[in-house]
Amino acid sequence: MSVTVRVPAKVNVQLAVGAARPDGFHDLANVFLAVGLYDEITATPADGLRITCEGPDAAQVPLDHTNLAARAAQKLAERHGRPADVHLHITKDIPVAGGMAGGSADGAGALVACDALWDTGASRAELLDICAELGSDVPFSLVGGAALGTGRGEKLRPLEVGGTFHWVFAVADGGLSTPAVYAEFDRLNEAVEVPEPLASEPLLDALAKGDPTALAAVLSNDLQPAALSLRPSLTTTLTTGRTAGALAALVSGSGPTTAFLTRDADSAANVAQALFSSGTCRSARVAVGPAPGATVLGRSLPAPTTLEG
Ligand SMILES: C[C@@](CO)(OP(=O)(O)O)[C@H](O)COP(=O)(O)OP(=O)(O)OC[C@H]1O[C@@H](n2ccc(N)nc2=O)[C@H](O)[C@@H]1O
Ligand SMILES: Nc1ncnc2c1ncn2[C@@H]1O[C@H](COP(=O)(O)OP(=O)(O)O)[C@@H](O)[C@H]1O
Repeated sequence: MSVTVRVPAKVNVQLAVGAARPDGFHDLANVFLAVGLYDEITATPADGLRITCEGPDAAQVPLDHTNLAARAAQKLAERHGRPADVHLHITKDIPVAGGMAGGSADGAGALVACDALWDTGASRAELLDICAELGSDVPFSLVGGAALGTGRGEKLRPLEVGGTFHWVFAVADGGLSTPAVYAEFDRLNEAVEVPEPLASEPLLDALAKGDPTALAAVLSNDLQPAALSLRPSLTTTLTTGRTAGALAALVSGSGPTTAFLTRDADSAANVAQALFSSGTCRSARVAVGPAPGATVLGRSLPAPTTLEG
């Protein structure tokens, strides 16, 4: 049998970052919105643990035990006292190291796929617990929709969303390292008293109403100055999308993907076309949010064996 799970990317519609904590992490008010760009993870029984990956960015994905999908399978197997005998195949459509939580998506997807394949019967709480051990963004990849993440982003409160938001994502050449962007945030804020991160009420209100114009007015990302400092060329991409009619433009999480909120599907198509033809990005993808979290798409049985008499 094999199990296939689909998991969405995310954009941070608000990313408020506090001062560095003693453990090196930063407290956040992280308003996640899942968007319809997906990775798929297929789990099939195997001897030992094996990872394969296909997709335009597959060459940048580690296929060893550091892959978040491999770590997820290992953790679930250990907790349930069984070997992690599984082949995990990742069909990758989420940009790698792009600030859209692609690795986190694969971690959450592998967990759900292995739980189903092995009939582990793990509770939602146990799965969320393992997700938080894997990384700050992984719990959100499991639940999807929209949520406020506090702590380092792993403590989630689901949020109401009153409509569909139309986005364009400009995928940049090469990635940005998340720890490097947080370190640049610390450097830029060395001489500043960083305030406690708090979710913006007008922003939660705009999400709940499904109002793109109101949301566009309050989108914010405290990591954006750090991402632009490390990759100044992103400023041109942001300006290109705004000029083409986006309601607002910002860096997605730690970047370097840039995100453009638009009025509707037609405007999104125009902005995507303008971004692509400008040559200021590698590709421009249209996606709507919110999107559902990790979802089992299907189970398939092995081909029937022929019995010969
Ligand atoms: C910035 C965000 C915004 O959603 O995502 P990306 O845009 O990279 O996808 C997240 O905070 C990234 O979450 P994630 O990628 O899961 O990070 P983790 O694996 O937990 O941590 C990687 C490193 O990022 C830094 N880190 C992460 C989360 C946090 N609240 N404070 C931090 O300082 C630490 O340096 C940590 O060692
Ligand atoms: N399954 C995976 N897919 C992508 N990257 C992974 C995966 N597992 C581990 N990684 C590592 O995580 C890093 C961050 O990747 P990713 O999660 O795509 O970006 P971001 O943290 O910006 O959202 C990559 O550079 C890669 O080395």
